Amino acid sequence: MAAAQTLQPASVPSVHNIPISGASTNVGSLAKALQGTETIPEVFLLPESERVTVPHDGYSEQVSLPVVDLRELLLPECSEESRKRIAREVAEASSEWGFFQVAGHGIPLELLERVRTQGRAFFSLPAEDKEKASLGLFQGYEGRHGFIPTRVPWSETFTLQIAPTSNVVPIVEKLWPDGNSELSSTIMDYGNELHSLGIKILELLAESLDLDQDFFSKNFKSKHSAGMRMNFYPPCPQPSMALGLGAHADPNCLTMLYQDEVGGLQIQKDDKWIAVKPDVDSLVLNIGDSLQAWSNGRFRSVQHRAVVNGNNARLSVAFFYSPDDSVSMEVPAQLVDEAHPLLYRPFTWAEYLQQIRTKRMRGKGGLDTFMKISDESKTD
Ligand SMILES: O=C(O)CCC(=O)C(=O)O
Ligand SMILES: [Fe+2]
Repeated sequence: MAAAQTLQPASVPSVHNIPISGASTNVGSLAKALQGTETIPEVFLLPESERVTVPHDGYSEQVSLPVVDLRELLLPECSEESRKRIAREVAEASSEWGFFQVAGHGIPLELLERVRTQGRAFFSLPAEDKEKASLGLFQGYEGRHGFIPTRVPWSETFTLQIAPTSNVVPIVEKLWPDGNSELSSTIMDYGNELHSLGIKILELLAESLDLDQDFFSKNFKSKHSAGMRMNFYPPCPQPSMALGLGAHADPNCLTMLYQDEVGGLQIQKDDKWIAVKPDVDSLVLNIGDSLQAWSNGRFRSVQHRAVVNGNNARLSVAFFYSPDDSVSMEVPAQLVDEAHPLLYRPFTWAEYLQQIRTKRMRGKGGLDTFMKISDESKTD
Protein backbone atom coordinates (compact mmCIF):
# COMPACT_ATOMS: atom_id res chain seq x y z
CA MET A 1 0.00 0.00 0.00
CA ALA A 2 1.43 3.36 -0.96
CA ALA A 3 1.71 5.89 1.82
CA ALA A 4 -0.32 9.07 1.47
CA GLN A 5 1.73 11.55 -0.49
CA THR A 6 0.24 14.85 0.66
CA LEU A 7 3.16 17.21 0.67
CA GLN A 8 3.44 19.58 3.58
CA PRO A 9 4.77 23.11 3.24
CA ALA A 10 8.55 23.16 3.70
CA SER A 11 8.10 24.84 7.02
CA VAL A 12 5.30 23.83 9.35
CA PRO A 13 3.99 25.61 12.43
CA SER A 14 6.02 25.27 15.57
CA VAL A 15 4.91 24.23 19.02
CA HIS A 16 6.42 25.51 22.24
CA ASN A 17 8.35 28.08 20.20
CA ILE A 18 10.62 25.42 18.80
CA PRO A 19 11.07 26.04 15.10
CA ILE A 20 9.99 22.99 13.13
CA SER A 21 11.47 23.72 9.77
CA GLY A 22 10.63 20.46 8.05
CA ALA A 23 13.91 18.90 7.05
CA SER A 24 16.12 20.45 9.69
CA THR A 25 14.34 19.30 12.83
CA ASN A 26 16.50 17.00 14.87
CA VAL A 27 14.28 14.53 16.74
CA GLY A 28 16.82 13.99 19.53
CA SER A 29 17.02 17.72 20.27
CA LEU A 30 13.27 18.09 19.96
CA ALA A 31 12.69 15.26 22.44
CA LYS A 32 14.98 16.97 24.96
CA ALA A 33 13.29 20.34 24.46
CA LEU A 34 9.84 18.79 24.88
CA GLN A 35 10.68 16.89 28.08
CA GLY A 36 7.91 17.40 30.63
CA THR A 37 5.48 18.70 28.01
CA GLU A 38 2.56 16.87 26.46
CA THR A 39 2.42 17.79 22.80
CA ILE A 40 4.52 16.98 19.78
CA PRO A 41 4.52 18.83 16.44
CA GLU A 42 1.91 17.93 13.88
CA VAL A 43 4.33 16.42 11.35
CA PHE A 44 4.81 13.47 13.70
CA LEU A 45 1.12 12.81 14.34
CA LEU A 46 -0.57 9.72 12.95
CA PRO A 47 -4.08 9.93 11.53
CA GLU A 48 -6.65 8.82 14.09
CA SER A 49 -7.20 5.42 12.46
CA GLU A 50 -3.49 4.58 12.75
CA ARG A 51 -2.92 5.56 16.38
CA VAL A 52 -1.13 3.07 18.56
CA THR A 53 -3.43 0.93 20.72
CA VAL A 54 -0.89 -1.70 21.81
CA PRO A 55 1.73 0.06 23.97
CA HIS A 56 5.47 -0.59 23.54
CA ASP A 57 5.41 -3.13 26.39
CA GLY A 58 1.95 -4.57 25.75
CA TYR A 59 3.30 -8.12 25.48
CA SER A 60 0.70 -10.83 25.12
CA GLU A 61 0.68 -13.89 27.39
CA GLN A 62 -1.07 -15.96 24.74
CA VAL A 63 0.72 -15.05 21.52
CA SER A 64 4.47 -14.78 21.42
CA LEU A 65 7.08 -14.86 18.72
CA PRO A 66 8.56 -18.34 18.07
CA VAL A 67 12.04 -18.80 19.55
CA VAL A 68 14.56 -20.97 17.70
CA ASP A 69 17.58 -22.10 19.70
CA LEU A 70 20.64 -22.73 17.52
CA ARG A 71 22.89 -23.99 20.33
CA GLU A 72 22.67 -27.64 19.25
CA LEU A 73 23.13 -26.81 15.57
CA LEU A 74 26.44 -25.14 16.32
CA LEU A 75 27.88 -28.23 18.04
CA PRO A 76 30.13 -30.34 15.79
CA GLU A 77 28.22 -33.44 16.90
CA CYS A 78 24.78 -32.06 15.96
CA SER A 79 22.71 -35.00 14.72
CA GLU A 80 20.91 -35.09 11.40
CA GLU A 81 17.54 -35.23 13.21
CA SER A 82 18.33 -32.20 15.33
CA ARG A 83 19.39 -30.25 12.25
CA LYS A 84 16.17 -31.21 10.47
CA ARG A 85 14.09 -30.21 13.46
CA ILE A 86 15.80 -26.81 13.72
CA ALA A 87 15.39 -26.26 9.95
CA ARG A 88 11.70 -27.07 10.33
CA GLU A 89 11.32 -24.62 13.21
CA VAL A 90 12.99 -21.84 11.22
CA ALA A 91 10.87 -22.59 8.16
CA GLU A 92 7.58 -22.78 10.06
CA ALA A 93 8.21 -19.45 11.78
CA SER A 94 9.28 -17.91 8.44
CA SER A 95 6.09 -18.93 6.71
CA GLU A 96 3.63 -18.36 9.58
CA TRP A 97 5.13 -15.27 11.18
CA GLY A 98 7.84 -14.06 8.81
CA PHE A 99 9.74 -13.49 12.09
CA PHE A 100 11.46 -15.48 14.82
CA GLN A 101 13.75 -14.91 17.74
CA VAL A 102 17.13 -16.64 17.64
CA ALA A 103 18.73 -17.80 20.88
CA GLY A 104 22.05 -19.63 21.10
CA HIS A 105 23.24 -17.84 17.94
CA GLY A 106 26.91 -18.14 18.88
CA ILE A 107 27.63 -14.41 18.66
CA PRO A 108 29.62 -13.41 21.77
CA LEU A 109 27.28 -11.61 24.17
CA GLU A 110 30.15 -9.25 24.94
CA LEU A 111 30.01 -8.11 21.27
CA LEU A 112 26.27 -7.43 21.57
CA GLU A 113 27.03 -5.36 24.66
CA ARG A 114 29.66 -3.41 22.69
CA VAL A 115 27.09 -2.74 19.94
CA ARG A 116 24.70 -1.41 22.53
CA THR A 117 27.31 0.73 24.32
CA GLN A 118 28.73 2.16 21.10
CA GLY A 119 25.29 2.81 19.64
CA ARG A 120 24.07 4.62 22.73
CA ALA A 121 27.30 6.62 22.97
CA PHE A 122 26.90 7.74 19.36
CA PHE A 123 23.32 8.95 19.78
CA SER A 124 24.11 10.74 23.03
CA LEU A 125 26.54 13.07 21.23
CA PRO A 126 25.40 16.68 20.71
CA ALA A 127 23.23 17.06 17.59
CA GLU A 128 25.76 19.34 15.89
CA ASP A 129 28.39 16.60 16.15
CA LYS A 130 26.12 13.85 14.83
CA GLU A 131 25.04 16.12 11.97
CA LYS A 132 28.66 16.04 10.73
CA ALA A 133 27.93 12.47 9.66
CA SER A 134 24.79 13.51 7.71
CA LEU A 135 24.94 12.48 4.07
CA GLY A 136 21.32 12.74 2.93
CA LEU A 137 18.66 10.08 2.57
CA PHE A 138 19.44 6.56 3.79
CA GLN A 139 23.10 7.22 4.55
CA GLY A 140 25.04 8.21 7.63
CA TYR A 141 23.23 10.10 10.36
CA GLU A 142 19.64 11.29 9.90
CA GLY A 143 18.31 13.42 12.74
CA ARG A 144 14.89 13.48 11.20
CA HIS A 145 13.56 11.43 8.34
CA GLY A 146 12.41 13.23 5.24
CA PHE A 147 11.45 10.24 3.06
CA ILE A 148 7.72 10.61 3.74
CA PRO A 149 6.84 14.17 4.75
CA THR A 150 3.89 13.29 7.00
CA ARG A 151 3.84 10.97 10.05
CA VAL A 152 7.54 11.62 10.43
CA PRO A 153 9.17 8.84 12.46
CA TRP A 154 10.06 9.72 16.03
CA SER A 155 13.63 8.54 15.60
CA GLU A 156 17.20 9.31 14.69
CA THR A 157 19.14 6.83 12.59
CA PHE A 158 22.73 6.05 11.69
CA THR A 159 23.02 4.01 8.49
CA LEU A 160 26.20 2.38 7.25
CA GLN A 161 27.04 0.24 4.29
CA ILE A 162 28.93 -2.88 5.33
CA ALA A 163 29.23 -4.88 2.09
CA PRO A 164 30.18 -5.35 -0.73
CA THR A 165 32.22 -2.28 0.20
CA SER A 166 32.17 -0.62 3.57
CA ASN A 167 31.73 3.10 4.14
CA VAL A 168 32.03 2.75 7.92
CA VAL A 169 35.50 4.27 8.32
CA PRO A 170 34.94 7.33 6.04
CA ILE A 171 31.62 8.10 7.73
CA VAL A 172 33.04 7.69 11.22
CA GLU A 173 35.96 9.97 10.22
CA LYS A 174 33.53 12.76 9.41
CA LEU A 175 32.89 12.96 13.12
CA TRP A 176 36.28 11.90 14.43
CA PRO A 177 38.96 12.93 11.91
CA ASP A 178 41.42 10.53 13.57
CA GLY A 179 38.86 7.75 13.43
CA ASN A 180 37.04 6.01 16.25
CA SER A 181 38.40 2.52 16.06
CA GLU A 182 36.18 1.26 18.89
CA LEU A 183 33.02 2.22 16.98
CA SER A 184 34.29 1.10 13.55
CA SER A 185 35.66 -2.20 14.74
CA THR A 186 32.50 -2.96 16.74
CA ILE A 187 30.37 -2.39 13.63
CA MET A 188 32.66 -4.45 11.40
CA ASP A 189 33.02 -7.32 13.92
CA TYR A 190 29.28 -7.41 14.35
CA GLY A 191 28.73 -7.34 10.57
CA ASN A 192 31.07 -10.33 10.17
CA GLU A 193 29.23 -12.31 12.84
CA LEU A 194 25.86 -11.57 11.26
CA HIS A 195 27.18 -12.61 7.84
CA SER A 196 28.06 -16.05 9.29
CA LEU A 197 24.72 -16.33 11.07
CA GLY A 198 22.91 -15.28 7.89
CA ILE A 199 24.61 -18.07 5.91
CA LYS A 200 23.50 -20.65 8.50
CA ILE A 201 19.90 -19.45 8.43
CA LEU A 202 19.82 -19.42 4.61
CA GLU A 203 21.13 -23.01 4.61
CA LEU A 204 18.41 -24.12 7.01
CA LEU A 205 15.75 -22.38 4.91
CA ALA A 206 16.98 -24.05 1.71
CA GLU A 207 17.09 -27.48 3.41
CA SER A 208 13.54 -27.04 4.67
CA LEU A 209 12.39 -26.61 1.06
CA ASP A 210 14.37 -29.67 -0.13
CA LEU A 211 16.63 -27.43 -2.18
CA ASP A 212 20.41 -27.84 -2.21
CA GLN A 213 21.70 -26.61 1.12
CA ASP A 214 23.60 -23.77 -0.57
CA PHE A 215 20.81 -22.76 -2.97
CA PHE A 216 20.43 -19.32 -1.34
CA SER A 217 23.68 -19.05 0.60
CA LYS A 218 26.05 -19.57 -2.36
CA ASN A 219 24.92 -16.16 -3.57
CA PHE A 220 26.07 -14.50 -0.34
CA LYS A 221 29.24 -16.36 0.56
CA SER A 222 31.92 -14.65 -1.50
CA LYS A 223 30.08 -11.38 -2.07
CA HIS A 224 26.92 -9.98 -0.58
CA SER A 225 25.16 -6.72 0.06
CA ALA A 226 24.67 -5.58 3.64
CA GLY A 227 23.69 -2.40 5.39
CA MET A 228 23.31 -1.61 9.06
CA ARG A 229 20.89 0.89 10.51
CA MET A 230 21.06 1.95 14.12
CA ASN A 231 17.66 3.28 15.18
CA PHE A 232 17.41 5.50 18.23
CA TYR A 233 13.96 6.34 19.57
CA PRO A 234 14.01 9.12 22.19
CA PRO A 235 11.21 9.29 24.78
CA CYS A 236 8.09 10.74 23.17
CA PRO A 237 5.56 12.90 25.05
CA GLN A 238 2.64 11.49 23.00
CA PRO A 239 3.63 7.87 22.41
CA SER A 240 0.28 6.68 21.09
CA MET A 241 0.11 9.49 18.52
CA ALA A 242 3.42 8.85 16.75
CA LEU A 243 5.59 5.92 15.68
CA GLY A 244 9.34 5.44 15.90
CA LEU A 245 9.15 3.67 12.58
CA GLY A 246 5.89 3.33 10.66
CA ALA A 247 4.45 0.01 9.48
CA HIS A 248 6.67 -1.40 6.75
CA ALA A 249 8.05 -4.60 5.30
CA ASP A 250 11.81 -4.89 4.76
CA PRO A 251 12.70 -5.05 1.05
CA ASN A 252 15.95 -7.06 1.45
CA CYS A 253 16.26 -10.85 1.89
CA LEU A 254 16.88 -11.31 5.60
CA THR A 255 16.98 -8.81 8.48
CA MET A 256 18.74 -9.51 11.77
CA LEU A 257 17.78 -7.16 14.56
CA TYR A 258 19.41 -6.48 17.88
CA GLN A 259 17.22 -4.57 20.30
CA ASP A 260 17.88 -3.35 23.82
CA GLU A 261 15.72 -4.11 26.84
CA VAL A 262 13.17 -1.30 26.37
CA GLY A 263 10.76 -2.91 23.89
CA GLY A 264 8.85 -1.38 21.00
CA LEU A 265 9.02 -3.79 18.05
CA GLN A 266 5.56 -4.88 16.94
CA ILE A 267 4.71 -7.41 14.27
CA GLN A 268 1.52 -7.83 12.31
CA LYS A 269 -0.02 -11.25 12.88
CA ASP A 270 -3.56 -12.17 11.80
CA ASP A 271 -4.40 -8.46 11.43
CA LYS A 272 -3.30 -7.66 14.98
CA TRP A 273 -0.17 -5.94 16.28
CA ILE A 274 1.91 -8.24 18.50
CA ALA A 275 4.48 -6.61 20.81
CA VAL A 276 7.76 -8.54 20.84
CA LYS A 277 9.23 -8.97 24.33
CA PRO A 278 12.89 -8.03 24.07
CA ASP A 279 15.66 -10.40 25.05
CA VAL A 280 19.05 -8.70 24.92
CA ASP A 281 20.86 -12.02 24.47
CA SER A 282 18.81 -12.99 21.40
CA LEU A 283 18.34 -11.55 17.95
CA VAL A 284 15.11 -11.10 16.04
CA LEU A 285 15.25 -12.32 12.45
CA ASN A 286 12.77 -11.60 9.71
CA ILE A 287 12.18 -12.49 6.11
CA GLY A 288 12.24 -9.54 3.70
CA ASP A 289 10.35 -9.05 0.42
CA SER A 290 13.24 -10.39 -1.69
CA LEU A 291 13.25 -13.77 0.04
CA GLN A 292 9.46 -13.96 -0.08
CA ALA A 293 9.69 -13.60 -3.87
CA TRP A 294 12.74 -15.87 -4.28
CA SER A 295 10.97 -18.64 -2.32
CA ASN A 296 7.83 -18.22 -4.44
CA GLY A 297 5.95 -17.01 -1.37
CA ARG A 298 6.86 -19.97 0.88
CA PHE A 299 8.45 -17.55 3.35
CA ARG A 300 6.65 -14.33 4.18
CA SER A 301 7.77 -10.76 4.55
CA VAL A 302 5.56 -9.31 7.26
CA GLN A 303 4.76 -5.74 8.25
CA HIS A 304 6.24 -4.47 11.47
CA ARG A 305 6.73 -1.15 13.24
CA ALA A 306 8.51 0.47 16.18
CA VAL A 307 6.38 1.95 18.95
CA VAL A 308 7.82 4.64 21.21
CA ASN A 309 7.21 5.37 24.90
CA GLY A 310 7.19 8.34 27.23
CA ASN A 311 10.06 7.39 29.52
CA ASN A 312 12.91 5.47 27.99
CA ALA A 313 15.03 5.96 24.90
CA ARG A 314 15.35 2.77 22.87
CA LEU A 315 18.11 1.47 20.60
CA SER A 316 17.74 -1.12 17.88
CA VAL A 317 20.27 -2.15 15.25
CA ALA A 318 19.02 -3.68 12.01
CA PHE A 319 21.30 -5.56 9.63
CA PHE A 320 19.85 -5.87 6.14
CA TYR A 321 21.24 -8.80 4.19
CA SER A 322 20.89 -9.47 0.45
CA PRO A 323 22.83 -11.16 -2.33
CA ASP A 324 25.23 -9.13 -4.40
CA ASP A 325 23.63 -7.02 -7.14
CA SER A 326 25.00 -9.35 -9.84
CA VAL A 327 22.62 -12.09 -8.63
CA SER A 328 19.27 -12.57 -10.31
CA MET A 329 16.85 -13.91 -7.73
CA GLU A 330 14.83 -16.43 -9.66
CA VAL A 331 12.29 -18.86 -8.20
CA PRO A 332 13.72 -22.41 -8.47
CA ALA A 333 11.71 -24.84 -10.61
CA GLN A 334 11.28 -27.16 -7.57
CA LEU A 335 9.07 -24.55 -5.92
CA VAL A 336 6.63 -24.23 -8.80
CA ASP A 337 3.82 -26.75 -9.31
CA GLU A 338 0.09 -26.83 -9.70
CA ALA A 339 -0.54 -25.93 -6.09
CA HIS A 340 2.18 -23.24 -6.22
CA PRO A 341 2.05 -21.29 -9.49
CA LEU A 342 4.97 -19.01 -10.24
CA LEU A 343 4.29 -15.73 -8.45
CA TYR A 344 7.33 -13.52 -9.04
CA ARG A 345 9.64 -12.69 -11.89
CA PRO A 346 13.45 -12.75 -11.54
CA PHE A 347 14.99 -9.53 -10.22
CA THR A 348 18.12 -8.16 -8.63
CA TRP A 349 18.37 -6.51 -5.25
CA ALA A 350 19.50 -3.19 -6.78
CA GLU A 351 16.55 -3.20 -9.16
CA TYR A 352 13.97 -3.78 -6.44
CA LEU A 353 15.48 -1.23 -4.08
CA GLN A 354 15.52 1.39 -6.79
CA GLN A 355 11.86 0.71 -7.64
CA ILE A 356 10.54 1.09 -4.12
CA ARG A 357 12.67 4.15 -3.42
CA THR A 358 11.64 5.90 -6.63
CA LYS A 359 7.98 5.28 -5.85
CA ARG A 360 8.47 5.99 -2.14
CA MET A 361 6.80 2.74 -1.21
CA ARG A 362 6.36 1.54 2.32
CA GLY A 363 4.23 -1.26 3.69
CA LYS A 364 3.76 -4.41 1.68
CA GLY A 365 3.07 -2.88 -1.71
CA GLY A 366 6.47 -3.25 -3.39
CA LEU A 367 6.40 -6.90 -4.34
CA ASP A 368 2.89 -6.86 -5.78
CA THR A 369 3.58 -3.68 -7.71
CA PHE A 370 6.93 -4.55 -9.25
CA MET A 371 7.71 -8.24 -9.08
CA LYS A 372 4.42 -10.12 -9.18
CA ILE A 373 3.60 -11.95 -12.37
CA SER A 374 0.18 -10.72 -13.39
CA ASP A 375 -2.57 -13.22 -14.22
CA GLU A 376 -2.61 -12.10 -17.88
CA SER A 377 1.08 -12.82 -18.39
CA LYS A 378 0.80 -16.38 -17.10
CA THR A 379 0.93 -18.92 -19.89
CA ASP A 380 -1.06 -21.65 -18.16
O1 LIG B 1 13.35 -0.79 15.91
C1 LIG B 1 12.76 -1.81 15.60
O2 LIG B 1 12.39 -2.63 16.43
C2 LIG B 1 12.42 -2.10 14.16
C3 LIG B 1 13.48 -1.66 13.21
C4 LIG B 1 13.13 -2.00 11.80
O3 LIG B 1 12.14 -2.60 11.52
C5 LIG B 1 14.01 -1.57 10.70
O4 LIG B 1 15.02 -0.87 10.97
O5 LIG B 1 13.70 -1.92 9.53
FE1 LIG C 1 12.14 -3.26 9.43
